[in-house]
This record gives sequence, structure tokens and C-alpha cells, in this order.
Amino acid sequence: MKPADSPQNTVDKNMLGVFRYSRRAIDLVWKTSPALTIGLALATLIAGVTPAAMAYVGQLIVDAVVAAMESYKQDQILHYQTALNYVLLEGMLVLVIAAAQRALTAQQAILQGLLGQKVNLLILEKAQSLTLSHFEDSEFYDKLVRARREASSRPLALVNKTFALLQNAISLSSFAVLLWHFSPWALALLVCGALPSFIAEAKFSGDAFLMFRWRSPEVRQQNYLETLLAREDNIKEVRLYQLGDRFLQRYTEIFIKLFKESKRLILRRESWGFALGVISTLVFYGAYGWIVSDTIIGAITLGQMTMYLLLFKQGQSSVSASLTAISGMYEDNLYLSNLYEYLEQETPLATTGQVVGPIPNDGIRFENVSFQYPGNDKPALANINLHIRPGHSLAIVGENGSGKTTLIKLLTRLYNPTQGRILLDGLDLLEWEESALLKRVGVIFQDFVRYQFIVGENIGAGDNDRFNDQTGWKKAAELGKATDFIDELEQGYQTQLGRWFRGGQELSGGQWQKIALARAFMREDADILVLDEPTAAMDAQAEANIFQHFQEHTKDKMAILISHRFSTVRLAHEIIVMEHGQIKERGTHESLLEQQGQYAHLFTLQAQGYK
Ligand SMILES: Nc1ncnc2c1ncn2[C@@H]1O[C@H](COP(=O)(O)OP(=O)(O)OP(=O)(O)O)[C@@H](O)[C@H]1O
Repeated sequence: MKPADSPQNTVDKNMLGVFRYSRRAIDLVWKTSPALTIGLALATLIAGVTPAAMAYVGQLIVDAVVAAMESYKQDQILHYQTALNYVLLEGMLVLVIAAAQRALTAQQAILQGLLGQKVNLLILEKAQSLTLSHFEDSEFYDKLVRARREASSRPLALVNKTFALLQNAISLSSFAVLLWHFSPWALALLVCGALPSFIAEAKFSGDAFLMFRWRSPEVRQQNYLETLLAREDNIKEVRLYQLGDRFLQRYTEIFIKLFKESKRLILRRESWGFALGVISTLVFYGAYGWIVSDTIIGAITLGQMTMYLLLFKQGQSSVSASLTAISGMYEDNLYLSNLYEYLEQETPLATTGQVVGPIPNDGIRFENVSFQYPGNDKPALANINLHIRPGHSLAIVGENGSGKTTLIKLLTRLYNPTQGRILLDGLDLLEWEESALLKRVGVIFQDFVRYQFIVGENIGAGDNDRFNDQTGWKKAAELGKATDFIDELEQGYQTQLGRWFRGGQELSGGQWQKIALARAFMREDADILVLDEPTAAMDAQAEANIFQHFQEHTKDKMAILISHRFSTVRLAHEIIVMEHGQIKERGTHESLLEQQGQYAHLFTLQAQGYK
């Protein structure tokens, strides 16, 4: 890695440009709800000006009381009306401030929900536009995890802090106007007293962010261990091999490492916070003494003293609240940089390609196709040449890791060839419009998805346009030989599958595979059908039956089958044998047997196994 690209440098750059995300966060909140944003601003304004008004009314009360006391001494008549009016006014201001605070809290809570949903949608929508290789890249995956974990609450946090800052700034300006009369120096003192705390806050929030970024891989490891220790699909093996204690220990070791770092940061942050807080307290009490002595010598009235003390106290807490808000904003910005880093991840341009090829019915051609996975130094496929015509079936055999699945990933454009090209009906796959291309392909991978939905939807997932087509489900289930067990389920096609949700029913491996096959049959319009070992959990006879049946129902289509079972493979029109990413042998079952090569060898081995 070049030094310029190191994570440290990226982070430094982010720290510098970190405030650029504030505006975008506010934008996001505004777009989520203009009405609520305006409501927040109004409530903030009211909550901002009321404290100064209260301090001022406080002064009026004290001065009115002192004046009333003096008049009472002179004429023995009670003059309490003015003072009581001011008391009433202060009471009303208390109500106003309470209402403004409640309005702020309510609006923030409502916005929080809306914004969380909006940001999560942005994250998930982005995930849809990424390529498979993004998901296989651990660094990118970290970004996604970080974005999902933190960022959905951060934009509002940032906006709330911006408003808190505004509220404090408004309060402070109004305090400043009143304090100025006492002494401009008092104002300066107020600001300087709180400054050291701000610098410390900003530094520590930066440190917290760096820690958060560095931790991501460890946190992912911890999450993974959690799924191993607490998810039904893993627990079986973990129990039987008695791995629980080992995994728990790993989990704890990661925690201890992370906890040590957190503890150190918390302790440093809080001790610095205390030390710098002492400075602020000293400043405050210095000013207190100053105001008291000015009152004793009669430079200011008792009412003014009350007001200044209040202003000073509230002013000081406003300054430190603003500074904390600023450093908090800095922290939110750092976290948000994660979100935008993820959202700005480059995605391949949506191809506005063609929807038909120049040579209809030409089928699929691989021309000198080679492919290397990003980050791998060995090619997964090298110089593949193939032609599959409509109405023909191709079986791919080869040892583990020989490149069979990779070939399918290229054919379905999950990856693009690093060399050569793949044509469908005479048109390069890259030039096809994505949805037109995908409509023509139906694939069931060996690790097909077991949707925790009802049976029918698990089948309907094969054709998005007919997702809820109940007649379609039944037809496809019949073709996938799945009807016998579906009919036995209490709620038939409405049965919830999997264990994640209440009442879910778990199926056997073979039953799931039948569901997956039915899903492939659901894709009636697709003319390229690919089965990548989805029948491995069935016995050899059942697999052969299914493939035969599959071929009969896909007569004018192209069918591609990956299997390790020669009893099925032999049924295909053409067979290729792959080794180290290359096609080593090709032909029909009979011609390959005649060649006496690897196919013949493997076939005989397997046939002997069945004897
Ligand atoms: N996502 C990936 N990233 C990097 N390398 C990969 C990836 N997937 C597969 N490979 C590598 O590419 C090679 C071919 O893998 P592929 O999955 O195509 O084999 P396969 O023939 O389908 O194997 P199997 O019979 O075990 O399913 C292997 O060496 C594998 O390590």
C-alpha cells in the first residue's frame, strides 16, 4: 500500500475536512421533514432567549423589592404590586421555557424515527447498487458495518447539537448585552475560562473516532463469534465439538483488548475534564468576588448583583454547553464521514444497453475468457472457449476449486472477465441492459437462499413479477417435485419456513433443495437455466431423475449443470471437465469415455463405488 493511501492518512484527511458533513446532515434532516426542522428552529430560538429575559426580570424583582422596602420604611405603606407583577412575569417565562423544551424533545424524538428510517434506506439502497466484489472485500464490509451501526442516529444528533449550539449562542448574545454593562472584561473572562475544556473535548472526540475505526474488524470478529455461539444453524456443531469455551474465550480476549483501550480513553478524558473544569470554577468564583465587592462599595445595586451572578453562572454553563456541542458535532461529523464514505463508494454505471442481440438463438459463447479475483494472484479461469446453443445442456465437472462456480458468476455478470468476452445472441454481456439480461437467466447456486418467508414466497422469489402468483407456485412446485411434502405441511404454501419467526417450520436439506428447484422452474421466461449443485443433498437417483425432468421441461432452453455425480452429468448434451481454471476435456459422455482421460477415470471410480 502506498503511504498516501494508508488508513491513518485517510483518517487525517477526514479529520481536517470533517465539518463538511454538517451541512449535508442538516440538508438530510430538512429533506426528511421541513416542518419539523422549522419547528425545531423556533423552539430553539424561544428556549434561547428566555433565560436572559428571566435574569433581567430577576433583577427587576430584587430592585422592586429593595425599592418597596425603602418606601415602606418611609411611609409605612405596602408597595408590593410592582414586585408581584414581575414575579408573575417570571412565572410565565418559566412556563414558556418549559413548553419550548418539551416541544424540542418531542420534535427531536419524531425526527429521530423518520431520519433513522431514511438513512437506513439510503444504506440498503446503496447496497443494492454495489457489485458482489464489494461484499467480498473486507475493508468495504467494515465500512458498511460502521455505517449501519452508528450513522443512522448521527445526522439528527448533529442537527440537535447545531440547534443546541444556536440556542446557547442566542442565550449568550443576550447575556452578553446585559453583562457588557457590568464590564467587557467579565465577558472575556467568561469565554476564556471555558476554552481549555473545548480544546480537550475536541482532541478526545478525535481519539474516540480513531479508536472506533480501528476497532471495526475486531467488532466484526466479535459479532461473528456471537453468531457461532448463539445461532441455531451453528450451535449444533459447536456443541458436538465442544468448541463453546474456546470461542467464548476468544470473545472475551477481544473484549478485554477493546475494553482496555476504552478505559484508558475514558479515564484520560475525565481527568482532563476535571483539571480544566477547576480552571473554569476558579474563574467563576473570581468573578463572583468581583461582583460582590462592587455591590458592597455601591457600584451596582442589589438587583444588578443578582442578575449579574445569574448571568455569569448561566453564561458560563452556556459557553461550556456550546463548546461541548461543538466538540460533539466534530465527533458526529467524524462518524458521518463514514456514512458518506460508504454512500459515495463508486458503483458501476447502470448500463443502458441493448435488450436483444444481433444473432437471435445463437446462445452463449465464451471467447478466450480469463478471470482473476481481485486480490488473487492466480487466475480462477484461463482461456475458456465455449458455445452453448438453445435446446442444449452443458454439464461442468471438475475438482473443488477448479473454477466451475466462477464460470457461472461470469455468465450471470456478477463479475466481468479480465480478458476475453462472453456473448449472448452475438452481443457482449457488457452491452446488454442489465434487467433484460437478468430476465433471461435463472440460477440456483449451491448456497441458495433459504428465505425465512412462507413456502409460496420461497418459490415465487424465482420470478419477481409473479412473486405472489399462487397458481404459478403450484406449477413450479410440481416441476421441482416438491408437492409431496408441501401438501403434507399443515398450512401448505402458507407455511412459514425457518426458525427466525414464530411458527416457522424447518425443512430437511433435500426439501429445501426441492424448494430451490421449484424456484428455478418459476422463472418460466428465462432461457438460460443454471443448476450449481443444488441437488447435492438428494440421493444420486433422485438427482438424475430431477435433471432428466429438468431437461424435458427446458427443451428449447440452455441448461447448465454443475454436479459431482456422473449419473446425472452423463445426461447432458455436452460435458466439460475443468482443471485449474481451464477446460481439460470436452465432449459427450460416450466420447469422453472413449478418450480414456480424466473423465473416464473419475467415472469408473464413481461407478465402482456404486457397485
Ligand atoms: N470470491 C472469491 N474471491 C477470491 N477467490 C475466489 C473467490 N471465489 C472463489 N475463489 C477462488 O477461485 C477458484 C475457483 O473457485 P470456484 O468457486 O469457481 O471453484 P468450483 O470449481 O466451483 O469449486 P467447488 O466444486 O468446490 O464448488 C478457487 O481457487 C477459489 O479459491
